[in-house]
Amino acid sequence: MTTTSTDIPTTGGTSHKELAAWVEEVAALTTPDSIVWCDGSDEEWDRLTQKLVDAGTFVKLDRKPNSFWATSDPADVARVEDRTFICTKDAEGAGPTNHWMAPDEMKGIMSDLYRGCMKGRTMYVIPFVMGHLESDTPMYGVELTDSEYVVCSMRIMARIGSKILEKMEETDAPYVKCLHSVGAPLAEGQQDVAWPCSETKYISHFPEERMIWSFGSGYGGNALLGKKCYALRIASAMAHDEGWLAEHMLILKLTSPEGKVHFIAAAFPSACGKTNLAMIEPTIPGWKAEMVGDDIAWMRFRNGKLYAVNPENGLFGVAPGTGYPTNQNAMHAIEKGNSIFTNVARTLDGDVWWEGMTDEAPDELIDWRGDTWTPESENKAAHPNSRFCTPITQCPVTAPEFDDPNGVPISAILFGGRRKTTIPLVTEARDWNHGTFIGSTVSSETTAAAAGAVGVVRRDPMAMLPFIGYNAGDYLQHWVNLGREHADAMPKVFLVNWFRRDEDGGFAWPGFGENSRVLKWVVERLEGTGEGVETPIGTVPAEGALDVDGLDMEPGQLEQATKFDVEEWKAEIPLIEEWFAQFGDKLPQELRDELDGLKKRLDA
Ligand SMILES: Nc1nc2c(ncn2[C@@H]2O[C@H](COP(=O)(O)OP(=O)(O)O)[C@@H](O)[C@H]2O)c(=O)[nH]1
Ligand SMILES: C=C(OP(=O)(O)O)C(=O)O
Ligand SMILES: [Mn+2]
Repeated sequence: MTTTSTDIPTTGGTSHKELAAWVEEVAALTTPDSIVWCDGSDEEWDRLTQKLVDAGTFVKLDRKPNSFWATSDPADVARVEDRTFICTKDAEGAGPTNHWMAPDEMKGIMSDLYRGCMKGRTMYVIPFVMGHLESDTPMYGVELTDSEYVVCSMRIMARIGSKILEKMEETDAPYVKCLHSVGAPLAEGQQDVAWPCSETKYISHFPEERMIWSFGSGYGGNALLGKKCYALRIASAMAHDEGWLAEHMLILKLTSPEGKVHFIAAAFPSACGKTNLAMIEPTIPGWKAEMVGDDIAWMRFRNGKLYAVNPENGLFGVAPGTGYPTNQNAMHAIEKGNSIFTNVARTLDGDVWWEGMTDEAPDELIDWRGDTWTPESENKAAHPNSRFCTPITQCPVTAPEFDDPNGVPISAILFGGRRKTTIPLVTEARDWNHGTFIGSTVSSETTAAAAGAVGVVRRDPMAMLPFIGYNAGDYLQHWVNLGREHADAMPKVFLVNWFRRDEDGGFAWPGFGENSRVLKWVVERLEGTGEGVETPIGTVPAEGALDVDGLDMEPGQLEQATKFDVEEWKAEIPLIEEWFAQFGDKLPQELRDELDGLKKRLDA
C-alpha cells in the first residue's frame, strides 16, 4: 500500500496517529470519493438513512417510528462460511474446522480486490467499543466501510461515535482494525444499485494482528464486523491468549418466586433459539426472566466467579417465527421503532410482516424479493434468515445489569442444538470436564443463518464451529484448562434440546415460554433441591421433578421429549469418534477419557 493520502475530501479526523495513518493507507488503496468520520449522532443517522432511502436501499416504514425496510441481493442473505478464513501464520493455527490461508497470500489477493473498490463511494470511519466504554479494558474497534447500511446497522448493534474516539485518543489505545467494502466501485456517472455487493466474497480474519478484512457482502454477519467477526472470532483468540472466554451465548437473569437471582448463559447455534430464550416470558407462576444478552457473552474471572458481559448494544434477531404468542418481548422492542428490517415482507400500509408473526397472513404484501405476495403464493414472504436490527434497550425485559461494565456472575451454562432425535430435553453434566465434553460434541441441524444446505446434522462445539478464531483443539483444551485453574468458579453445565420430534413429526416439547420449566429444574439443581436420576449421559430430572403443572401435553409426549434411549446414544458414539479424530494430538486427553467413560457407561 502507498502511504500518502491524497486530497480526498474528509469530514472529521483524529489525533490518534496510528489510526490516522491506517485510515490514510486504506483510503490510498480503496480510493473513495470522500471520507466521513462517524460521530454516532442523531443528525448523522437522519442523514444516512435519508441517503439510503434516496438510493432505494431503504423504504421508510409509515407504521413503525424511525424504521426502515431493506431487501438484499438474493445472493447475499446469510453468513458465507465457505468464504470465511482464519489467516494465521501456519495452517495449524486455524485448525481442522476453519478455512485457512497464509496472511501474506490473503492480503495479496484482497489488496487487489480492495484497489479502487470504493470509487464513487464514501468511506466511513466508525470508531466503536464492544462492551462498555467504562470497562477496565475497553475493547475498541474501528470499522472502515463504504456502506451506509453498515454504518446505520453498526449504530444499533454497537456503541459507536465521537465519545469512543475521544477515549481512544487519550491513550492512543489499540483497537481491532475492521476493513469492509461491498466491493462494488462506481464508474464515473454509473447508476448505483439498491444493494451493492460482489459475487466475490472474502470474510478474512488475521487473529495474530487482531484484524478483519471483509469484502463483497453487505449481510450482517459478514459486514457488521463488531459482531461475529470481532466479538467471537478475534475475541476468542484474544480470550485464549489472556485466559478468558468469548462465547456464542445468551445471558439470562432469572429470579425465583423466593426472590433468589441466578444468571445463566446458553450456547445454541445460529437460529436455534438464543434470542427467544434470552427474552423468555416464563409460563410458571412467580418466576421472572430478564435479558442481559441474546447472542454473545464475554466471560472473565473476577472475585472467584465467572462474570459475563454482553459486548453488543443491539439485537440482530431472526424474524420468522417471532410473534406475540412466542416472543412478545421482541415484538414490543420492535414496536418502539428505531429499527432496520432486512429481507422481511412489507405490508401495503408501511409495516413489516413475516411468517409466524400472526396466524393469518395479510391479504397482500411486498415480499423480500420485492414482488407482490398473497397467501396463495408458493414462496415465503420473508426470507428464512430475514432479520430485525433493534436497540437492546428497547426490549421491555432488558435487565438493569446490562449496563454493568463488570457483568454478571454465571452459575449455569446450557448447551443446546436442534436435534429431532436422541438428545433429551435436559441433562446435567457430571462435572466441568464432562460439561466440556458435552459442549464439544453438541450436534445440530444446519439452518438458514449460513449459506448452504439446511437440516444437515453437524457437530457444533459450544455453538462455536463457525466462530472459533483459532485451532478448535486448542479451544477445547482452553476450556479444560480454565476448569482446572478456576475449579471453584466454574458454572454447572447442562445439555438441552427444545427440538425433539414426536412420531407425527411435530415438536415433542412446546418450547418458548414453557422452557421456563426446564430453567426451574436447572435452578433447583444449582440450589441442591432438584431431584435427578443418573443415566450414562448425565443426570436427568427424576420422575415428577420437572414442573409440568398446567402443561397441556398429549399422553406420551413428555416422555418422548425427555427420554434417554441407550440405542440412540450408542449410534452417536461413532459420530463423536469421527468428529474427534480430526483433532489428532490436539484433542485434550480429558475429552478422550470422557468419551471412554461414556462408552463404558452405555455398555454397562
Ligand atoms: N420449536 C421451537 N422453536 C423455537 C424455540 N425457540 C426458538 N425457536 C425458533 O427458532 C428460530 C430461531 O430462534 P432465535 O431465538 O432467533 O435463534 P438465535 O439465532 O439462536 O437467536 C425461530 O424461528 C424461533 O421461532 C423453542 O423453544 N421451540
Ligand atoms: C447474527 C447471526 O447469528 P444468530 O443467528 O446466532 O443470531 C448470524 O448468523 O449472522
Ligand atoms: Mn439471535
